[in-house]
Parts: sequence; C-alpha cells; structure tokens
Amino acid sequence: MPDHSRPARAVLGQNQYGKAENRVVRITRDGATHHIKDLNVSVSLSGDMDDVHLSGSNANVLPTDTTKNTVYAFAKEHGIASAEQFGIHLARHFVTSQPAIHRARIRIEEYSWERVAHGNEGAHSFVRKGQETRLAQIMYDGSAWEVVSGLKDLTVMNSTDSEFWGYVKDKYTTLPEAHDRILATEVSARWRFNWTDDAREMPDWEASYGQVKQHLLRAFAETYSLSLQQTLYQMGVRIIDHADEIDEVRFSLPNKHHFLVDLAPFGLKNDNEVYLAADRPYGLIEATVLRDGCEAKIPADLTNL
Ligand SMILES: O=c1[nH]c(=O)c2[nH]c(=O)[nH]c2[nH]1
Repeated sequence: MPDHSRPARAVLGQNQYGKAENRVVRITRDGATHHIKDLNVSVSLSGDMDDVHLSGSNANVLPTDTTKNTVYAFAKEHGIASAEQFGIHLARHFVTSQPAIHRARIRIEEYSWERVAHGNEGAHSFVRKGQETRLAQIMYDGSAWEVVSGLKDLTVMNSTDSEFWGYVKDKYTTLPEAHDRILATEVSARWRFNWTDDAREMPDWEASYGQVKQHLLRAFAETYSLSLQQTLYQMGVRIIDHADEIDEVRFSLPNKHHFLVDLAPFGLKNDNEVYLAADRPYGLIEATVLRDGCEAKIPADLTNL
C-alpha cells in the first residue's frame, strides 16, 4: 500500500557542477633555469542552479568548458605561486564575476618534480618525485574562505621504537604482544588554516607546507610508540604547537602490518630480521587533533576530500 501521508513529489537537493581534473603544467622561465608547477585542478560551483535541473534553462550556467579554460588562462595570467594561492584566485573569480554562482570549491592535487643534475647548460631537466601528493581545497562563499591543505601517499617506517601490548583480549584474540615491532603507515593528512577573510594577511602557503611536512615526519620519527594512535596524536600536536596558522589536523593512517616470518621449520631463528609486508587487511587509525576551543570542520572521511 502506498503511504498517502507522505508527499509524493520529488524536490531538488544539494547540487554542484564544474570541470574535474584539469591537468595544468606551468613552466616559469627564469633565463635558462626553468621552474615547474604541475597540478590537477577540480572546479565545483553552486548557486542558483534550480532552473537548469528543473526546466532545462541554461541561463545561469557558466559552462564547465569555460571553467576549464579559466584554469589555463589563470595559469598564464597569474602564474602559480602555490596551489592554495591559485585556488583562491579561481574561487574568487567564479563567485565575484557570476551573480548566479554563490559558492566555489577548488580542489587541487600537486605533483612535485626534482631537478636532474647534468652537465648541460641550463636547468630544464626534471624527474618526478615519487613521494607524497600535495593537496589543497579552497572554498569561498563570497564572504568567508576555508583553506584546507594536505598530503597523501607519504609512506613512512620506523624499524624499532614501536610496541603494542596491554590491549583487550577476548576469545577471538590471537595477536601476540609486541615489544619491538615495525611501525609503518602511508600518511593521509589534511590541515585547516584559520585564515578566513581577505582583510587578514595570508599565510606563506609554500613555507607552511614544508614546515608541516617536517613536523609530521619528525614527530613520527621521534615518538617512542605504544600504538599508532599515540603516534598519530603526537604528529597532530606537533603541528598545532608549531604552526599558528593551523587550527585543525585530520589523519587517516593505515597500519601497514609487518609480520615476523616463522623460520623455525627451516631450522632458522628470526631475530626481528625477516618480515612479511602484508598489504591487506590493514588497521585503519583515524583522528582529528584540534587547537583547544576550535571547531572541527574537516570531514571524518578523507576519501571525500
Ligand atoms: O598501533 C596499533 N593500534 C591498534 O589499535 C592495533 N590493533 C592491532 O591489531 N594492532 C594495532 N596496532
């Protein structure tokens, strides 16, 4: 039986549109020395877009093709000083130039390149760095900014100074307590800046990124770990303590398990030397570390950011 007490009509919910994954490489030529910025830029706009969904009128629609073109034109006109700065330029442009667009979200992945040292004159040869991917998300609604930076795929390992014991044991527990284990993870992190309005001086986005990455790595290396949870918290504390421009850090840390291999069947003793690096399943440890008194705004599920 249909439920006649509930309205049958459908209504439009949240919507956004734009061009995703615009790959833009900007070369800056400083004489014979060249510099590279290599970005993947996704534009997402929202505003007065009821008509295009409800009646098909495109009167308020700036084509996604135009948003793509804008990314490339801005790379030429404004250059790319940092992913964050580039995203701010784009978000401001879409919201202030189009009356129907009230909110812009620019997501950027940045791939870094390292110079190849060689004998030729000039510096124009690069090798892609295999380490992390840098991330930035800029949101603007015409008055307030939200800038979240981050990184993913930063794989780190401690070959000692990690233990895990004293945990709950029930009838399904088989894990042996570890007093000297490998601790490895692939860091995915996002941090939110407290810069929210044009009236305030912007952080130095490039310097801030380098410092946050160093704090995170040093905290990982220097924490004598009793759990990945404890290490995560120390990484967050270190960033909040040292970076005044940041109010919130969110981590998603897969525990990349390394299991000691039983070599006894071969008459060999394994003195914490030979491990099986398992790829799945993995423990997944996730948490936010906040500046005291600040509100958490980074979504819990980082796969959506
Ligand atoms: O650092 C860890 N935290 C856990 O919660 C956990 N659970 C587990 O089986 N191994 C580990 N390691």
